[in-house]
Amino acid sequence: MIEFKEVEKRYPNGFLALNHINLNIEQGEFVAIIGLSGAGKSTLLRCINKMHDISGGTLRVNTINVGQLKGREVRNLRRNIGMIFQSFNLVTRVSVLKNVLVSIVPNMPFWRKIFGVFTRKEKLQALMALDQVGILEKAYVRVDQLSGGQQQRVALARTLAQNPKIILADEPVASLDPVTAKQVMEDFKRINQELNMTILMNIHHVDLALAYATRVIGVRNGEIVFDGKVDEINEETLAFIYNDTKEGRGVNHHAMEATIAEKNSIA
Ligand SMILES: Nc1ncnc2c1ncn2[C@@H]1O[C@H](COP(=O)(O)OP(=O)(O)OP(=O)(O)O)[C@@H](O)[C@H]1O
Repeated sequence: MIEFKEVEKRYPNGFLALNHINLNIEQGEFVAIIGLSGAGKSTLLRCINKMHDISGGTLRVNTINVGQLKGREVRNLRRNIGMIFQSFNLVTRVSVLKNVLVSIVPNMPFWRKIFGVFTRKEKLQALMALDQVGILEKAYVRVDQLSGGQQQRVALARTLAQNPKIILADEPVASLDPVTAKQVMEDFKRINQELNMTILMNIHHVDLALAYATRVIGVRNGEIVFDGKVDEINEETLAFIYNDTKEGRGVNHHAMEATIAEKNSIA
């Protein structure tokens, strides 16, 4: 379980990016985090694996108080929490398999990395992860010869091979075309359902969020302004989440209607 209690994140320059965050996420949930650019979505996600330190409140992951972790404890936490980025973060000049293998062996000695010495068990584990996201046949292909969607699948396989309990995904489909984005969302859904993996995903495509997640958290100006099931989302709730009142921006009703229509066509 991920538990935020009155969490606050103030950046060193004094900017308060998260305020009064109270949240409980159970194992196996698929949560989409939505909100305007700059609302605090990435900050919220990155506090969970301590890429950012919180400045107030308490954040626990499976009862472990994340704020108190140091050094090796942080590395252990991160082994249980996979992270997927918009930009894939792969080593593009080596094979798909090697990218996955390197994530399997924690703290691998330098010489093993250089010479690529892996056991049969490690290779099998990596190949199984590739199979789970449907790109087993690309195992020996160099990453830079793959499409964006395939690269994101490799990133997902690399994360899966770590055997995490939680996956944090920061805009994982933002740079993919609509068809490929849906395929990658299908992968996330399958992994969520088959492995009971908790998935927390920042996503700008509200239509995809509503089609694949089960719960939606709306963030506005560093605060949670909506937290509910996907079917509780309607035009009004979306308008509320995306209405940046502090800057006096109005709601684009046309865009909202288009989003709802698109959601209905996917569902
Ligand atoms: N290192 C930093 N120092 C100061 N302010 C920061 C820092 N990182 C982010 N911020 C500010 O915190 C706020 C939230 O940023 P964050 O990246 O979490 O937003 P976001 O909702 O993920 O946006 P996007 O959808 O564009 O990625 C923004 O106003 C941003 O400018």
